[in-house]
Amino acid sequence: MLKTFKSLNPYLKQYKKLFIVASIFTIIFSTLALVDPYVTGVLIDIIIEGGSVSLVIKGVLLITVVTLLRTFLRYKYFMKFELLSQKLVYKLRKEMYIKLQNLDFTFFDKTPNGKIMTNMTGDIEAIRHFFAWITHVSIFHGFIFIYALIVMFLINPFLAGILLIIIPIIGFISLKLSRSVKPTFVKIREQFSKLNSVVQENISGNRVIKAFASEPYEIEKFNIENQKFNDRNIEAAKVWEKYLPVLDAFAILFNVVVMLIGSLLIINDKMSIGELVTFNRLLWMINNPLRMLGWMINGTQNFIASYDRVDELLNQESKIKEIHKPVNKHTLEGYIKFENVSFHYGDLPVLENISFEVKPGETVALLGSTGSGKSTLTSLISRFYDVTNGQILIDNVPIQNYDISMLRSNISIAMQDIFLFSDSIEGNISYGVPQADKKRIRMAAEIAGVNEFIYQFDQQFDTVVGERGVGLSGGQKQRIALARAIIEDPSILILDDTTSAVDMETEYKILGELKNINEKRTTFIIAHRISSVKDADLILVMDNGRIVERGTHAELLDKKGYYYSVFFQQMGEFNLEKKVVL
Ligand SMILES: Nc1ncnc2c1ncn2[C@@H]1O[C@H](COP(=O)(O)OP(=O)(O)OP(=O)(O)O)[C@@H](O)[C@H]1O
Repeated sequence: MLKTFKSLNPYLKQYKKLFIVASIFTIIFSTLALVDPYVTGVLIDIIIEGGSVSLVIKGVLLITVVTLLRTFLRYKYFMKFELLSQKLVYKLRKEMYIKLQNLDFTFFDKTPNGKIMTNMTGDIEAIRHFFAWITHVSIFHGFIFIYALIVMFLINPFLAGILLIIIPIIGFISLKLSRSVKPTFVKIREQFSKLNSVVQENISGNRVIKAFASEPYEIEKFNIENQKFNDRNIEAAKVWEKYLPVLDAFAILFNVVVMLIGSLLIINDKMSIGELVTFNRLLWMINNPLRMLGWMINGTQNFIASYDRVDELLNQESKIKEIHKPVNKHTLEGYIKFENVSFHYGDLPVLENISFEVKPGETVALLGSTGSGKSTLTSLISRFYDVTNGQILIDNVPIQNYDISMLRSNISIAMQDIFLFSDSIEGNISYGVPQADKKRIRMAAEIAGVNEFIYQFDQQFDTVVGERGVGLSGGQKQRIALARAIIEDPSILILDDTTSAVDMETEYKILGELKNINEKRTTFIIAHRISSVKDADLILVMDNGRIVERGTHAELLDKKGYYYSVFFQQMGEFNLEKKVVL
């Protein structure tokens, strides 16, 4: 608990005043709870003894004023705790979101979306619940319990002493309840995270599911997780239900004991009727906190566990570190050198001993079998991952020495896995350069071949594309992704399988346009088609993480190796595409 508050302190400290004021209001509210039972008892004794109307009126007036004051205080402290909780979770959510923006690919590779979503929703809600409810409920019940005990002892130590024997029993049952229910809550949370992941995957993959007609399988998969979630909740409810009737029985036992012993004390003149009434009215102030103990402990444990998960996310460190005083040269020339670069994804070796260099304005093409490491190689240039061995230099400076944001803003990538935002086509193209004017957007669109299809949409550039680009063909999405990459006017352009889904004629045009604008730009083209790579200054043929052939188109044909065989395999396709000339 202390550890949790210590680590929460940076977020909480600015709300200390709010917390203290809200707590003071709660304590006053709790203190005033004594007035009604105490004054009622005193009034009853006054009435029994013949009474004084003026005293009765004063007493009733006092109870009324205190009740009104308590209503006001309750409103105030409720609002203050609510405000505190909302401010705190707003801040935490913001920090988590910023952290997510700064985490590297490795984190997202290994963390399921469902887990992150549960952190951002369920865990945040548990933290809010703690500060909005558990705090003031605990303060209130803590204080009324102690007050009630003190007043009871002052009125009649004998009867209070007897109650003191029952109190630990109820406290023990309540604690046992919280201990038994805790693992069930942990299971509920874990299961909720799994359920979230299944739903998320289902929604993202709805097209694949429909294509494979695997709805029944998906429903079954969901049902299993949903059933488990249901079972976990019922398990938790069963634990509550096992203990709650026992707690209620003890509450009644309190009444029985007070009535029985209280009556005997009155008969023996050891207690007044008014005192018994006060005792009776104070019983809930003893009973309720004990009943609520399990709920309060649970909410607190839930809060601690949730905050630990949030804290774990907030403490995640990106493996991609920036050096103390990074080089912050605004524009890079684009002279790239790989020196004996090797890279492993965890234990999986993916690139071995890669060395090559490319001068500004040159184009390097990467060709090779699936999984040979082409995308990985280019992702190292932007430091999405750091090399395991060797080094990469840009303009003769190791890339680790650059300011990461400057480095990445000099590199544009049209990724193989295209992601379009739910925004207009124009918004998607200008994503990296929001200040780009229409002329610049149109120019990028023209080069990327977007203009060839844009006019088929009524809204043209204002056409809003659905999530992930729903409503567009694969080739159309690729062209928007390409326009998004070139509009940035980067020093280094990486095209990862960017034209694989466009027809060969369009590809030919796009590559021609790119050649015109890429004179000063270092370009990487990853492709499977010879037509996409043949004009490159350097072609690297990759296999199993190694460069197995390198050279220009003509040099590689002369070698009569892998490139040569791919070339002849694809010749058939080219012949079908009459307009494309090799
Ligand atoms: N995030 C990742 N975590 C672990 N392994 C990965 C990851 N991404 C890729 N790999 C593995 O690294 C190897 C190289 O993958 P990469 O995507 O670089 O190949 P590629 O040559 O671009 O393939 P393709 O032509 O199919 O796009 C593959 O074995 C792949 O399974």
